[in-house]
Amino acid sequence: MSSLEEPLGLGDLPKLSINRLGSFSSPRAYHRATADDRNTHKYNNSCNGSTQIVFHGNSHGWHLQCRQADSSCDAVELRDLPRKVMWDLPSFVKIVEVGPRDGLQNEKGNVPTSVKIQLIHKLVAAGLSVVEATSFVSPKWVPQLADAKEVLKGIQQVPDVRYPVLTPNLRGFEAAVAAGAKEIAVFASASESFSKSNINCTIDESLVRYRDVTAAAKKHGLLIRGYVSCVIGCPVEGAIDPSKVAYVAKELYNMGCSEISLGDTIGVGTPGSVAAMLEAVMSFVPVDKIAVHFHDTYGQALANILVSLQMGVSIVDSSVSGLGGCPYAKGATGNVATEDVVYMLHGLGIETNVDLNKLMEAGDYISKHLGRPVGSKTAAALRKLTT
Ligand SMILES: CC(C)(COP(=O)([O-])OP(=O)([O-])OC[C@H]1O[C@@H](n2cnc3c(N)ncnc32)[C@H](O)[C@@H]1OP(=O)([O-])[O-])[C@@H](O)C(=O)NCCC(=O)NCCSC(=O)C[C@@](C)(O)CC(=O)[O-]
Repeated sequence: MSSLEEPLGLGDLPKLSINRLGSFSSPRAYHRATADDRNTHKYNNSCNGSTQIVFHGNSHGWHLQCRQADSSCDAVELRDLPRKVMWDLPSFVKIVEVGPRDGLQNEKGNVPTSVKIQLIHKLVAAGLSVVEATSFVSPKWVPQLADAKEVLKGIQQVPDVRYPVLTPNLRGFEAAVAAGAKEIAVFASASESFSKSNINCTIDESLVRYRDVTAAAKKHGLLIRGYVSCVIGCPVEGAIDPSKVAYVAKELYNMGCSEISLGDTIGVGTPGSVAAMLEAVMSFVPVDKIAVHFHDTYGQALANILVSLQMGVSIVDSSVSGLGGCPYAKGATGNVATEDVVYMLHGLGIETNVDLNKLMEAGDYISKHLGRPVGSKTAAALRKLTT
C-alpha cells in the first residue's frame, strides 16, 4: 500500500515556523474581524428585520442578493462578506489556463492542430489573459505535442494575452523563439525520482540547464515562468519535504522566473499540507510571484486553492473541463477545472475577467472533440439548469 493512499497531513511534514499562518487562521482573528465589522460597518444592523438575504440563481451561477425593504441595507457590503469572513481574500485572481498544454499532453487519441488552435482562441475569447499553448519538448517523450511549432504559429495572438510554452532545454527554447514565443516556462521538480522520469536528469542538473535557458530568454526579453512539480507528494518518494520545494522555487526565482507555479502533480495535497508548503516557499519567493497548480485526484483542489488565496496567493492555474494529467505521473488525474475555479471565485466576489458561459462553450467544444462529457462539475450542473 502506497503511503499516498492516506491524505498527507501536517503530521507528515517537518516542523516549520508557521508565522504567517497565525495572522489569518486563528478562530480569534475571525471573531475579532467580525466584531470590528459590527462596529464599523452597517452590515449587521442595516440588514436586520425587514431585509432578506437570498441566493439568486441564473445561468451564471448562484449569487447573494439582498431584498431591500429597508433601503439602508447595502448590497455591496453583502458582496464583500465572503472576503471579510475569509480574511483578506484578493479582489482579483489571475487564472492561468493550462488545458491546451497540461490537458492535451495526456490525451491518448490524436487531437488535430486546428482543434488545439481553435480551443486556444475560444479560451481567450472567454476572457482568459494567460493561456499556456503547448510544449517544445522531445516528440519522443510527448508525441501529443509534436505540433508545437504549428500550434504557436497558428494562433492569432491577441495583444495583452500571454501564451507561454514549456521549454525543457536550449533546443526547445530556440524552437519556441523561432515559432514566435514571447513567454517560456521551465519545469523542475521537488522530487528527484520525478525529475528523472519527467526530464531524465537530477534536480540540480535541471537547474544548471534552466540557468542557460533563462539567461537566453532574458537576452531575448522574454517572460519566464518557472514550475516546481511534486510540491506535496511524489508517486515514488511519497511525501515531499517543503524545504525541498522552497529550495527549487528559490533557485528558479533567482534565475529570473517572474512567476513560480507550485504543482501538486498527483493531487494528494490537503489544505494543511498545502499551507505548510506555501509557508516554506514564501520565505524565499514574494507571494505575488507565486501561482498554485492543483490536480484534483483526491477532490481537494478547490479547498487547496481557497487556503492559498487566504495566504495571499492570487494566481491560479487550471484546465478547462478539468483536462489533463501527467504522462510521467501514473494515476494523476486532470487539473482542477477552470469552470469550477471561476464559479468559486465569482461566488466569493473575486473578479477574474472570465465569462463563465463562454468558458463553458470552450469546455463543450473540446469535450465533444474528445468524445466525453465535460469534466467540470459547474458546467455539468449549469447545463442541466439551462437545457
Ligand atoms: C528534457 C528531454 C528533452 C530530455 O530527453 P533526453 O532523452 O534525456 O535528451 P536527449 O538530449 O538525449 O534527446 C533525446 C531526443 O530528443 C530530442 N530532443 C531533445 N530536446 C528536444 C526538444 N526540446 N525538442 C525536440 N526534440 C528534442 C533529441 O534531439 C534526441 O533526438 P534523437 O537524437 O534521439 O532523434 C525530455 O525528457 C523531454 O522532452 N521531457 C519532457 C517531458 C514532459 O513534457 N513532461 C510533461 C511536463 S508536465 C510537468 O512537468 C508538470 C507540470 C509542469 O505540468 C506541473 C505539474 O503538474 O506539477
